[in-house]
Parts: sequence; structure tokens; C-alpha cells
Amino acid sequence: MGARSGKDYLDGLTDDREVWLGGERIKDVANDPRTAGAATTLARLYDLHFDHPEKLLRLDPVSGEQVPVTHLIPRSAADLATRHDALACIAERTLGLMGRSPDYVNVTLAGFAGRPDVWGRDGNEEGTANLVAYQREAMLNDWALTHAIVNPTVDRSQPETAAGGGDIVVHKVADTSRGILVRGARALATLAPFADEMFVYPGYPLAEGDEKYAVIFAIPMSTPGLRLLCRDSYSSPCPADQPLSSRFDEQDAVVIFDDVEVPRERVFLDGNVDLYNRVMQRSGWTPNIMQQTTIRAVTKLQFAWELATRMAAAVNNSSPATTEMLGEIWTYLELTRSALLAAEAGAHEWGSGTWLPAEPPFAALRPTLPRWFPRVNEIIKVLGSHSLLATPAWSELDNAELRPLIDLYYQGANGLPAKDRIALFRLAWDFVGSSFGGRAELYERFYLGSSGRFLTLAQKMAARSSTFPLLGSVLEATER
Ligand SMILES: Cc1cc2nc3c(=O)[nH]c(=O)nc-3n(C[C@H](O)[C@H](O)[C@H](O)COP(=O)(O)OP(=O)(O)OC[C@H]3O[C@@H](n4cnc5c(N)ncnc54)[C@H](O)[C@@H]3O)c2cc1C
Repeated sequence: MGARSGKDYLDGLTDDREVWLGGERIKDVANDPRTAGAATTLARLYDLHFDHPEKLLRLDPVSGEQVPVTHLIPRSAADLATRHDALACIAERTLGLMGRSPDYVNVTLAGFAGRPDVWGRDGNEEGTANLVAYQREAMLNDWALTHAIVNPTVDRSQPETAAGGGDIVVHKVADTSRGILVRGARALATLAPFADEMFVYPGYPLAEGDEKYAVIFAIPMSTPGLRLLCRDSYSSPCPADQPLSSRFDEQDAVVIFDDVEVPRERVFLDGNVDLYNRVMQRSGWTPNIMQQTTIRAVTKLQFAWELATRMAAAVNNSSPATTEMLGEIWTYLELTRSALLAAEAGAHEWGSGTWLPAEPPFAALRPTLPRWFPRVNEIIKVLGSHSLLATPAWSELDNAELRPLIDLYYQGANGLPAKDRIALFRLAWDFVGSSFGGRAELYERFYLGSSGRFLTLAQKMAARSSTFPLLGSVLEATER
């Protein structure tokens, strides 16, 4: 089949998926006002393939189909550059505000399928063959995938698998004639209501004896027993008033597996705790996915800098403190871009001929971005102050009695018309202060894990690879 159009994508959403939102089961994700905005944006991303085929599509030599570049298993620095251009094109279309646009899991799956040397160990040959075949199936059908890796938090003083007497974390209940039966929950799956398929893979490590929790698989969203409980919708039906919420609310759902049968050919690992704990790290998951997430972060930081700079200009604010804060956002942008370039410049073969970026620049960035993004939002709030709320609804500008007053009292500096100032600050509020903006900040804090968790990992990685050459030379010289 190959790359799909936006219409094909929307048509694919009409199935028996169980999506709960606001106490109701949503029947028509593509048209329900609470989800239609993001569905339309995702459809436009599908159409984008055909607007920029030179960047976003490539010929699959085996099938002869045009398929998305984001499924490419990189085999060289040139492949990574090709993928970079495709990811940047997608991120620009969403302003970096849809963290889980379908390219996210496409890149993840490609990274895994490129490493049969890691997945195929210790008797997991069948699971690995299933994984490799599934990645091709996802590519040829151009599915939108969501993923769920983190377990629900119940009691942080206990092992996660102990929660609810062992019943909460996703686990295998039985073998069936067709595959396996799984039960439990995962939190959260962004994009879940809009996806065609769900990919379930490891989050945090398991302990010895946790065999029944060591399951990795993928299933269609319409699989019986798969229940999605969405958070409140932040989608607004009015693009003029909420330009971001109305288009980019990608949703986050808790996923309940209420006795879900997974066909054997969709099981990629079953019962092997050691391998379950190893596949993420050994297959280069972090540097692989961080190429996608960092390109998105660069795009969003660029947007944030432009927005903040225009906000300051709108009221002619060039105070030293303001200029300093604008410069601060710019440094985050350039440092993020530099880490991305450094990681790509240091790309190397990781195994099975798969090329991925170098890990250290991303290991440094991973705990840092969750701190920079909230700071960027803080700057925009400090710069915007009450102007963020001096923003009448667009319909009030159409009121003949109010319009002259609005034109007078809401104007900006240097002749900036009131309507342009209102549009700018409405956009800024949707970016940092609306429900959508608040969720976006939470996303940046946690989407790959908390900053604290990754600072700890960064120090462990640094300590492992350092022989303390500078310190050693001084100590040797001073030895008596
Ligand atoms: C908006 C949003 C969307 C998401 N989308 C998805 C998705 O699509 N799919 C998916 O699978 N998951 C998703 N997640 C979940 C996300 O993966 C987890 O929230 C993330 O992995 C963090 O895990 P946690 O919440 O258990 O926090 P933790 O990393 O456990 O952090 C919680 C707290 O504990 C502290 N902490 C924990 N461990 C350490 C440590 N070792 N050292 C220092 N401090 C530590 C942290 O500082 C923090 O204060 C999403 C989360 C959010 C907020």
C-alpha cells in the first residue's frame, strides 16, 4: 500500500476502538469536537508526505512502494541526514507541539528492527522475526502508532510489579491457541485515540522472578478489551481564539488491557526478564529516539524565541532585563541545536549495520531540556504579564460598538494594530498558560522521564567511561 493520504488516515479511525472521554464513549474520533482538531492536523501530516515527497518519501526496494522516510533503518550518516530533514519538515508543521506525531514511534520501531543482534539473543529468535516483520507491516500500511511503556504509579516505596497484589502492571495471564492473553494497565499513551496501533515495550527494568511482566507486543487499537481513558480534552473549537489548542491537542490516555489477546505473530518478547531489561539500552534506543525529539525541541525553542521577541517588540520593551531573558531562550535553542549536530556528527555503527547518533551529547541534553522548557515558559509569562490576558474574544472585534474602543485601547507600540497585538498575546497564552499550554509543559518535564532520573543516569555513564586522567596525573605528581 505505501504512504497514505490524510483522507485514508481519517477513514482508518472509524472502527470499534474504545475511547472514553468526559464520561462518554467517543464513537467518531475524526469528527467529535473534542478530538477533531488534532485528527485534522494529523491528516494534514499525512498529506504533507505528498507535498514534500523529496523529503518525506522514499522507494522501498522490496515492495516497490513509496513509504515514509521516518521508517528508514539508518545504515549510514547519509541516512541519518535524510531522516533529519524529514523529521524537521514534520516538526515545523506542528511547531514542535505534537510530541507524539506518528514519526516518533516510526523512528523507535526502525531502531529496534535494525538490531536483531540484540533482540534475537537467548531464544528470542521468533519474537525478533515478528518484530522485524511488524516494522515492515507498519511501514507498508503507514500506520499511526502510539506507545505505552510506563507503569501506573501506586506506591513508590514498593517495586512497581507489587502494585495491587501484582495485578496492575501489564502481565501475561495465559497462553491461548492464537497467542497470549494480557491484563493490566500502562500510563500514559499520548496520541492513543488517534492511532491505528499500540506498541507496548519496556519502561523501567524488571526484577528476577518477574517473567510474567516481561512482554513486548503490538496490537490494533480496535482489539477487544483495550480500553482508553482519556484526560479532559483541551481542544478548542475556535482556532482564532485558541490557535494551538484547537489544532494540536494530541491527547493522553491511560491504557487498560482488560484481558486482551495478542496474536502470536505480534509478540516480540515473552517471559525473558534479562532480555527485556537489555533491549532498550543495548539497541541504542536513547540516541535513536533523541534524534527525533531533539529536532522537535529545536523547532519549538525557535518558535518560543520568535514569539517572545515579537511580544517584547509589541510593547517596545527593550529593557536590559528583557533583552537578557530573550538571549536566554536563544542560548537554549543554540545549545540544543549544537548537541543535535554533535550527536549526528559522532554517529557510528551500533551493530547489525545500523547507524545511530553518538550518545553523550544526548545523555547531557536529556535531563536538561525538562528544566529549560519550564524556564522558557516562565520567561514568556514574565514578559507577557497582564497582556497575556488583555485579549478579548475574536468575536468581540466583530462587534461594531466595541471595535473602535478595542482598536484604541488594545493597540501596541509603533502603530501595532490592536487586532495584531491581541492575536500575538492570545497565541502566547495558549503556548504557556491555557490548559493546553500547561499540559505541554508537563510533557516536556516528563515525556522521556524526569530530569532527576536522567541526571543520575548521566553521572553513572560518565563515571563508567572515565579513567580520571587529569586528576590521576596531579595525584601521581604529588605522591611521596
Ligand atoms: C504529558 C505526558 C505524556 C506522556 N506520554 C507518554 C506516552 O505516550 N507513552 C508512555 O509510555 N509514557 C508517556 N508518559 C509517561 C512518561 O513516560 C513518564 O511520566 C515518565 O517516564 C516519567 O516517569 P514517572 O512519571 O514515573 O516519573 P519519574 O521519572 O519516576 O519521576 C517522578 C519523580 O521522582 C523523581 N525521581 C524518580 N527517579 C529518580 C531518580 N532515579 N533520581 C532522581 N529523581 C528521581 C523525579 O525527580 C520526579 O520528581 C507521558 C507523561 C506525560 C506527563
